[in-house]
Parts: sequence; structure tokens; C-alpha cells
Amino acid sequence: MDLIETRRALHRIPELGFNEFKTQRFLLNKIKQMPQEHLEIRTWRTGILVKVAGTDPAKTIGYRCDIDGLPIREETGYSFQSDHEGQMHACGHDFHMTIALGVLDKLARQPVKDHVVFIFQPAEEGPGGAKPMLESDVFKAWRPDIILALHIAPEYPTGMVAVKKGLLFANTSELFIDLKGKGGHAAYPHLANDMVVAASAFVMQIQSIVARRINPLDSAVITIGKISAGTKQNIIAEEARIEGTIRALDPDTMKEIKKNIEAHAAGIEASYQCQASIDYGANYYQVYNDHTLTESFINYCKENDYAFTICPEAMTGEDFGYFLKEIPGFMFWLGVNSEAGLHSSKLMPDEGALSKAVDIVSGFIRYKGS
Ligand SMILES: CC(=O)N[C@@H](CCC[C@H](N)C(=O)O)C(=O)O
Repeated sequence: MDLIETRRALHRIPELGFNEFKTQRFLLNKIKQMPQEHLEIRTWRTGILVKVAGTDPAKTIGYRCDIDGLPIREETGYSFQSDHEGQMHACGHDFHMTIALGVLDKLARQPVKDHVVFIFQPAEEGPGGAKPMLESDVFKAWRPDIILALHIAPEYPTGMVAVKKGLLFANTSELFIDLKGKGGHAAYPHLANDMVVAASAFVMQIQSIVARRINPLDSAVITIGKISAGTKQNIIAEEARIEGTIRALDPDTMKEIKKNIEAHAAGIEASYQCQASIDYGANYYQVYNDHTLTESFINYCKENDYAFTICPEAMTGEDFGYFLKEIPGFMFWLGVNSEAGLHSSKLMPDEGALSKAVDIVSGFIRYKGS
């Protein structure tokens, strides 16, 4: 299978969570071109599960990748840039899918003793595909005993593995706040309740939560990524919407942050005479790597001289955390050496990482599964 050609084709067709219809068709088409003798294929919504039957199975190994893109207008200048205006694979899921296909292709040709289940999961960026997928009959029927996944890391050299035992990624929660006040003429502010001013005050106030309400020894982040309000420069805005994300390494810190956001929202309601409604959207459980399996992966990397480092935990989120909550396994970072980072319109991961990752993952599955 030509990995670079596959990645470029996937890069052209990013689709948002649970709308990955073209992506699903593309993946199914690729999978059907592989030797079928040992394969069983099932779909779940826009996702796909593929089982490679083991030759003498004692367990099932799971390998998961995510398949959705982001609402970002691409600015890479690639000749193969996104055909979908305003959508881009800016979190490397085109890499994740290509690597999964590459590993699957190898195992379809030469299975290991254990069963291996490949999980092409939709909607990682939101609203979250992992949780409902875990509850699906198809997943339950093929439920793996151990599971692994990777995420590209622009900051590490191409092909380098970065991993740690225990906590790798934070608990996350989306944050959507709708403010409703009273619109009016720009010249008569005393007759209106201006939601641009209320939203601005709210965004500034919640900056003090991490600084002043959370123990400095705990890590937490509140980022507001989007604000929308108003219709025209001389009309007082009746409504405002604030969209963001909350991150915390400890689930109790997450609860504390939410409690404080609610208190600030109540304060804004009183001060600015408006209604504030809060929706926490998708919440992702932390990514916690199993100690024994991560140790085994570290040993495997050392024995095979793969470039490797122990990394610190990160405030990124991943709904792979839900798989790891129920099934022992781990996630690792794969270096792709890009100046632009994740969620950047200029993310340009080095394609040299693709074949290295296929070797690393297929080798580890063979190491654990033969
Ligand atoms: C690896 C990565 O970038 N993951 C995303 C996960 C999104 C979680 C959710 N939509 C949220 O914004 O809280 C991330 O932003 O860390």
C-alpha cells in the first residue's frame, strides 16, 4: 500500500464528527483491496471495525485510530490541500488512519496468533465517538483485551516515540455559554442590556479561576476559542455565545472549575441583567496509560533501537481515554517534526513518519500477539 498517496487522498477529504461519509467509503474501499481471507469488516455509524482472525488466538489486541477533521480553513499551500472549504485534517487524523491502514494491510497478509481488531473511530474532536462506540454491540462482540493508539506530535523529530506510564492527557470538557439580554440603539445603552459587554466581562472574570481558585500544584486550563455576538456596529447586542474548553489533570479540579464558572455566570446575570445558560458539551475522560503494557512498549522500543523518549503529561484531551478506562492499554506520541502545531491551519507533518509508525505498531502487535 502506498502510504503517502493514501495520506494525501485522505487529507483532501476532511469531514467533521459523525459526518465522515466519504472517509468511511474511502477506508472501506482500501480495506476491500487487501487480502480478505482473515478479515471480517463491520461498520458502526461512520466508523469501521475490522477483525483480523488470529492463527492460534489466546486474546484480542485492539488498535484504534480517529477519522474526523476540524473546522479550520487550511493554509498549508499543499498541492493536495483540503477539497472541503473550511475543514482540514489539522490534528493528524489523516496520518492516524493511514498508519492504521498500513498496519492492517501487513496483518491481513500475515496474521499473528492473536486476533487483532482495528477500530476506525469517528468524532474524536467532538462530540465524541469513543463512548458510544464502546457501548455498541459490534464493539462488545469484538471487545479487545488490550488496546493501543498513537497521536502525532509536531514537536518531536520524525518517527520518535514519546510516551509515559500513567496519566498522559487531561480530563476535558467543552464549554458553551449563551447570554441573553436586551438589544437596542447604540445611542441609548441605558435602555438595553448589552451582551457584548457582559460576555467581555465574563471572559475576563473567569481568567481568575485557574489563577486564584485552583491549587497552583494542580494543572488546569480554561480557553475561550470563540465568541459571537451582535448584528451591526451601531446596534446593542441582545445575545452572545461564548465557546471554550476546560482542561484539568484531576477530575476533582474539573468539578471545582465548573462550580466557579457557574458562580461567575450567576454574578454576570445579576450585574448585567441577563440570562446565562451553560452547556458542557462533550466531556472526555483522562488518557491513563497502563503501567505494565507501557513498560512492555518501552522495552520493545529499546530492543529495536527506535528513537524514544519519556514525555511529560499534556493538557490535550482524547476520547481514547474512555477505551483505556475499561481496557488496559496505552497511547503514545509519534514525532512528525512540524513547525506548526496541532490545530494549526499550517500543520505540515513529515510524511517520513508514516512508514516508521507502521513498522513500530505492526512490530509491537507481533511482539505481543505471536
Ligand atoms: C489531541 C487533541 O487535540 N484533542 C482535542 C480533543 C478535543 C476535546 C473537546 N472537543 C474539547 O475541546 O474539550 C483537544 O482539543 O485536546
